[in-house]
Amino acid sequence: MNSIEIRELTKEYGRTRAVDHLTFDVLPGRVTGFLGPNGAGKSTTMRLLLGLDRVTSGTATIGGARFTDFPDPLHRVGALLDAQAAHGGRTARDHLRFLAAANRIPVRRVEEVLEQAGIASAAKRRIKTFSLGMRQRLGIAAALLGDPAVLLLDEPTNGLDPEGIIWIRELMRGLAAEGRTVLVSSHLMSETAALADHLVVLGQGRLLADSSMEEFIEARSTPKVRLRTSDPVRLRAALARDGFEMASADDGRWTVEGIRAEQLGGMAAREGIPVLELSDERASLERAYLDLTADHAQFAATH
Ligand SMILES: Nc1ncnc2c1ncn2[C@@H]1O[C@H](COP(=O)(O)OP(=O)(O)OP(=O)(O)O)[C@@H](O)[C@H]1O
Repeated sequence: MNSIEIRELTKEYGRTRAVDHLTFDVLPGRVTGFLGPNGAGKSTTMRLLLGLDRVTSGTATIGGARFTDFPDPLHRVGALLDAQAAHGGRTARDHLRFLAAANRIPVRRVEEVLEQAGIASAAKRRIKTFSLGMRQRLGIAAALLGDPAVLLLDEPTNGLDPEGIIWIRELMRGLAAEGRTVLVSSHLMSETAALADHLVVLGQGRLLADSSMEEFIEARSTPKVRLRTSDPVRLRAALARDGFEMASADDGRWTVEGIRAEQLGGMAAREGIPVLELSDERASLERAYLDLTADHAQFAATH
């Protein structure tokens, strides 16, 4: 009932197709990373979900209904889209009180979310004096105000220091563990890998991947082992019989592509060849993501 359903969603701005027949679901109880290079259509998808922009075709719904049809939207969905949007002349507390009053949210929630976002001590300061990281925290406090079951966070780690990034990771995991639906956009694979359970990857408005983080890593890492042996001649010959090639690495070790440590270790044991060190190597996730999105980024850059 709190899933996000995107169906054949398309958005055109003049001749630019920002979102192109996009279909995917975001399920509760886990953190879904929404990835894609700049301009891939992540923010547009979130804006369409929140009814801030009109769809060209297709639908974007939450639990089967459109955001704009909810009588109490902030109780259902909390969003962080543009952390700069808050009125700079107000204090953080007043900003949240104003939001609470406008949405019939009990005022005690203001103190709770100030605390939760780690900005209680800055509650009386004017927002214009806030650093980017503090504005992000205030934006997150505002998103949490209505205790919503669904959270949409667009690049929430922007401007946060390493401590802030760890904080937001824990926060999102906690919210997902409570059974909420959490969609977090980022253009950084490394950051997303550390916080998401599931991935939706966009390139040029289209869906490139929709899978668990585990499957994404598994599907995109070519097996490769690195090893040390006291008998490279016999090992090379044994591997060659099975169609594998042993290549020398610059640190005196050897690498073999297309095989896993378990398989190679078993084979060497059967042949009685001493293996002194043996480990699996994986393609970096960052590399896999860049390869996946590269064509789309290039295409976007030339249009
Ligand atoms: N209001 C608008 N008017 C015209 N074009 C727009 C508008 N909003 C977005 N676009 C275009 O739509 C495409 C998708 O942009 P969008 O901001 O959704 O991407 P994004 O994946 O969120 O990227 P970023 O990481 O840079 O925020 C881009 O080509 C962008 O220039």
